[in-house]
Amino acid sequence: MIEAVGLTKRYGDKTAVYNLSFQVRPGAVTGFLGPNGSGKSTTMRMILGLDNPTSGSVTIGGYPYRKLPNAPRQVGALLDAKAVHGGRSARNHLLSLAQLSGIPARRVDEVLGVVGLQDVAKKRSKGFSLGMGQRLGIAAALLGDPQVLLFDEPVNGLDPEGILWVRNLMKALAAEGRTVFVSSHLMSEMALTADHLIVIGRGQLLADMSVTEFISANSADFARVRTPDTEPQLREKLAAALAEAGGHVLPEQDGALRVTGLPLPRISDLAHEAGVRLWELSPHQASLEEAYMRMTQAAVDYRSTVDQKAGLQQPLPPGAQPPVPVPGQGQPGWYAPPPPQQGGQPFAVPPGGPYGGAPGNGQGAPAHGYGAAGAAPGTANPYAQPAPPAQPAAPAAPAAPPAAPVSQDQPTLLTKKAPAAPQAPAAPPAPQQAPAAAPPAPATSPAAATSPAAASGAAPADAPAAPVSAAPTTQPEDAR
Ligand SMILES: Nc1ncnc2c1ncn2[C@@H]1O[C@H](COP(=O)(O)OP(=O)(O)OP(=O)(O)O)[C@@H](O)[C@H]1O
Repeated sequence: MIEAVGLTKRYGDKTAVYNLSFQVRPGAVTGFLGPNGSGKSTTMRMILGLDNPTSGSVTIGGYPYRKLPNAPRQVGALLDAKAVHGGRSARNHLLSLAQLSGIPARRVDEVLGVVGLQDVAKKRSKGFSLGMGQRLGIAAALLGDPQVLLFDEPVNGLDPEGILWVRNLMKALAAEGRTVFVSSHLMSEMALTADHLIVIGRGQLLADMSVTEFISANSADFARVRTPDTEPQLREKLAAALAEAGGHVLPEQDGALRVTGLPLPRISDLAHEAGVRLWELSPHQASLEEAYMRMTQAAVDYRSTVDQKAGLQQPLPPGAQPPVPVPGQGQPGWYAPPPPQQGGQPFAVPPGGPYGGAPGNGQGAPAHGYGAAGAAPGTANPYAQPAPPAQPAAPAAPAAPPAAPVSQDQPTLLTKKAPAAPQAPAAPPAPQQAPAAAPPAPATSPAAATSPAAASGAAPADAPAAPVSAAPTTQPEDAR
């Protein structure tokens, strides 16, 4: 098990990781998610003893990495697949790592086979493609047949077959009872691979829960309903009827309506009562990507200035007003709606438009921003902003520049530059937290056949042992 307690890392003025506490348990694939620059690699480097925490601690099986007996046989990692001596062949690269850790040469050939590089084992790695380099890095991580594995973006550059292979490999390793901690920006892949998620934003914990819990805590399912394209007045009529019945309605890009707050049979009945024919009425389940986007919108540091909403924003029908942006939540309707338990009005629209809105609810911002689901009632979420008074339609508020936490007493408040928005109150982080789960019992799986127990021979226990694939990249503290 990996356990971080109050882990903080500062590089000069920059706080890369702030007060992170989490556990990564054996027998599961734990996804490590966060926007660019949120501190994932820094956290992994601290886990692996490549960076020292400014404060707090992180242990593997109860030991800091550098004090772990025979670390390369207990922990394998892929941090930077390019960290390879390009003049060496794949086999020689692995052989040199194996020799440093007392791993027999036959294990090198085994892992070359596992990652599918056996045919190019004698080729110099500098000629390798991105995907081949990734496979070599994964081979290095597997070399010591470790119980704990860390992978930073393992599918980077892999073709679809390679991605599927990595997915199955991670699952098989976890099924053998190993601890598998993997970062990725590919949400669709994470949804298929991970059992549990740890999500960070600007170095702070945003969520620690199962994939299913995360999706339901951060987005709500909705219905898509489409009326005949040839009769736009029917859509207006239906939208008004749905809004009057308490539904929240937004136009979709293809002219359909996105409806939350009403079950499908009720939508059907309302359409029938209004005399509106339907071409489509379908349930839509929120994806991990939608839930992730919703949760991390305010924690994104780097955005393109060019058409950043392209493909995400929904064009409005003629005459309709755009929804009111919600500070801390962005432009309503970009992504999946927030979950009902957040008290959100998923698609805030100006009073009276575009489809009238549900009576009496004001159609304003949610009671509080995203990210607080699962937190105790009344617990402030530093990533949320108080809802502003209803505003006229205006462009979405730009993201604020990154702000680093300055002290333990003053955790960073993530804010967006919304002219009329009041400042969020200072409050400690309130990450979403799932109850601790008992680690599943290790199971024997076919993959075990490719990962025989490590042979004899140990690396010096007192050496600050770097993880096998990360060894060449080990750099002095703060040298990056
Ligand atoms: N050695 C260093 N010196 C100064 N700043 C650093 C150093 N290493 C990381 N940082 C900063 O710390 C922050 C977190 O970086 P990190 O690489 O951990 O993020 P990340 O989540 O892995 O990002 P990505 O998804 O883009 O890989 C960034 O702002 C980065 O610039």
